[in-house]
Amino acid sequence: MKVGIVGANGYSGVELIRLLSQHPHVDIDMLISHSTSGTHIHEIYPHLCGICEKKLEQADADEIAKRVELVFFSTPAGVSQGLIPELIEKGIRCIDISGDFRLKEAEQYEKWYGRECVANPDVLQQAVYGLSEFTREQISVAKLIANPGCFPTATLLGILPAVELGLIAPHTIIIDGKSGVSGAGRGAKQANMYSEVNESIKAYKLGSHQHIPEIEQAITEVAQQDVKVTFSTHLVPMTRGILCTIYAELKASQSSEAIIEAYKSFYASSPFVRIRELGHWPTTKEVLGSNYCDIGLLADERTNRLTVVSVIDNVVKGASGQAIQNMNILCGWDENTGLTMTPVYP
Ligand SMILES: NC(=O)C1=CN([C@@H]2O[C@H](COP(=O)(O)OP(=O)(O)OC[C@H]3O[C@@H](n4cnc5c(N)ncnc54)[C@H](OP(=O)(O)O)[C@@H]3O)[C@@H](O)[C@H]2O)C=CC1
Ligand SMILES: CC(=O)N[C@@H](CCC(=O)OP(=O)(O)O)C(=O)O
Repeated sequence: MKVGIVGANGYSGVELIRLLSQHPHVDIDMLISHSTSGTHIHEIYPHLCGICEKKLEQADADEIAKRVELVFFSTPAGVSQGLIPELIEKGIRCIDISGDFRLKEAEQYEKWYGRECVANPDVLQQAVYGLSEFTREQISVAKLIANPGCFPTATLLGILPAVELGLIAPHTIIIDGKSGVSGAGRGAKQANMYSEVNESIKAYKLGSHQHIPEIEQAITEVAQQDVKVTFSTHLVPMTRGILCTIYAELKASQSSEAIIEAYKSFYASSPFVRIRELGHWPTTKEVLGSNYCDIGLLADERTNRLTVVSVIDNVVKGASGQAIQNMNILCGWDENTGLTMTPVYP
């Protein structure tokens, strides 16, 4: 199948190229960039020499529709809303890694992303939220997949089983999230300079992070009640990785061992979610460069709270890897096709 990537020269775009170059059923036919069209991708990223040396092109819906069957969008918020409805109309399937189609209510997007929602309302409703492990059936017939954000992926994989199994009180959920700097993209920003980030850790976007409504929307749907969460994000001096520690009150006293067994059964058919034994807390290094989400659990009988630690590589499972997993589900291929890489260690 021929695919295209819009936003190919950003971090999640270039990660799509790395992963898709190994995919047995896919040819990358078009790489699209806003500011670097005309340049070859390996001139910007020499690590792609001999792997992908395509010329970056300008976005043109007619040309895209002529050449490819599926398009990945790895563009900043506000870009895909304009182009995707036209592509869907032309029968091209789209997987959007940005936040443009994740929130079902346009007002929520406008409030949290601070920009106008110009997405066609019908297309917005058609978009399937692509949290692979939870929405496989809808993904398999989707025209448009809204890939989840990086923090929501780690958070929801960590806490949704406890919500669905009725183990916790959803309104008590608190999430402490930590991300490496690549989560902010390749664009130069003073706050992300080496001298600002190195040997320091800082909280940011407290109470205003754009992933808050996304996490609440997904938990609300599973809990079937309106849920609000406390979600705090921190920037840590590493390149890749997200670690979310999630706390919630248990509805009834449970042993850690019982909860670990319940999570193992829950994810028995999910090749990318690995549940740790008690006391073996996952680290970001243990999922680096892979599509895994590793989860550790503790039911604290003293406080009657559940603690969940969930780690992912933000650029793989949090973006491009999950997008490919969703493409595999959509195309009826094995979910792990092209994604079986072992984490890079050390
Ligand atoms: N990095 C991460 O870990 C994750 C990122 N995301 C989301 O994925 C998206 C991409 O992120 P990331 O790769 O980090 O970002 P980058 O800033 O690294 O890359 C963004 C890309 O978008 C392109 N672009 C910008 N404006 C336009 C435009 N008007 N039309 C076409 N292309 C445009 C840029 O190309 P050019 O230079 O030519 O303008 C660049 O290739 C964002 O929405 C981000 O929030 C989601 C999950 C995780
Ligand atoms: C470290 C860092 O800045 N991370 C970004 C993650 C952005 C992201 O995943 O973008 P979406 O808005 O598309 O979900 C943040 O916290 O905003």
